[in-house]
Amino acid sequence: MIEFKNVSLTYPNGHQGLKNVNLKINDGEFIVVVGLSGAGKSTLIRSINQLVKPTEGELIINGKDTLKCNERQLKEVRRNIGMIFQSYNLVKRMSVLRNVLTGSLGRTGTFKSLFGLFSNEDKELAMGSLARVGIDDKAYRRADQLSGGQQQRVSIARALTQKPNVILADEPVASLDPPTSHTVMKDLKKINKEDGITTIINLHFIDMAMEYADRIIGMREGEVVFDGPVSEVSEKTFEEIYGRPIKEDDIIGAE
Ligand SMILES: Nc1ncnc2c1ncn2[C@@H]1O[C@H](COP(=O)(O)OP(=O)(O)OP(=O)(O)O)[C@@H](O)[C@H]1O
Repeated sequence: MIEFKNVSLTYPNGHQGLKNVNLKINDGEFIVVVGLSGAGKSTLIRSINQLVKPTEGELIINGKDTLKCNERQLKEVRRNIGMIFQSYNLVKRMSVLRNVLTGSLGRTGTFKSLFGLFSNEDKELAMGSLARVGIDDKAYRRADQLSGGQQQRVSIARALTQKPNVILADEPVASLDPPTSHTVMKDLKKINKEDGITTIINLHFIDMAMEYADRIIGMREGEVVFDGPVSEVSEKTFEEIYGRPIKEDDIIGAE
């Protein structure tokens, strides 16, 4: 379980990215975080693996307050958390397979990985992960030869190779067209259901959030202003989260 207890985050310039956030995220949940640009969605997601570090409160993961962890303990926490970024963050000149294998770095160690000394088990896991997102036929292509949607699936496969308990996805479909966005969201949902990996995603588009989320967390100006199952969410909920009427641009569109 991940628990935020009175968590606040003040950036060095004094801006408050999170204001007294209290949340309990159970194992295996599929959560979508929504809110206008600048609401604090990325800050919330990135605070879980401390890409940004909250300045107050407790952030408890599996019983341990991670804000009190030393570097070594934090590394261990991060090993169990896969991260997916809007811009994929692949090493462009490396093969797809090699990129995916970097997910097993936590087990292999940097030195061995520099020489490509991954175990057969890790190689099988990497190929299996690529197969799960339907691109094992691209394993030996250079990462930058793939389309955006394929590159995002490589980054999902890389996260899977880490054998995480949690996947954080920070705007994973913001650079993709609507059909590709749906493919990527379906992959993430399938993996969540099959492996029980807790998945927390922030999304801009209302229809995507409604289609894929089990639970929606709404943010405005650093605060959690809505938290509930998707069955309790209506257009009015979004208007309250956004603080304005819904516009056509808030919808990504059908597949
Ligand atoms: N490093 C930083 N230093 C100062 N302020 C920051 C920093 N990073 C983010 N912020 C500010 O914190 C607020 C929340 O940013 P965040 O990126 O979490 O929002 P978001 O909801 O994810 O927005 P978007 O949808 O545009 O990505 C914004 O006002 C942003 O300008």
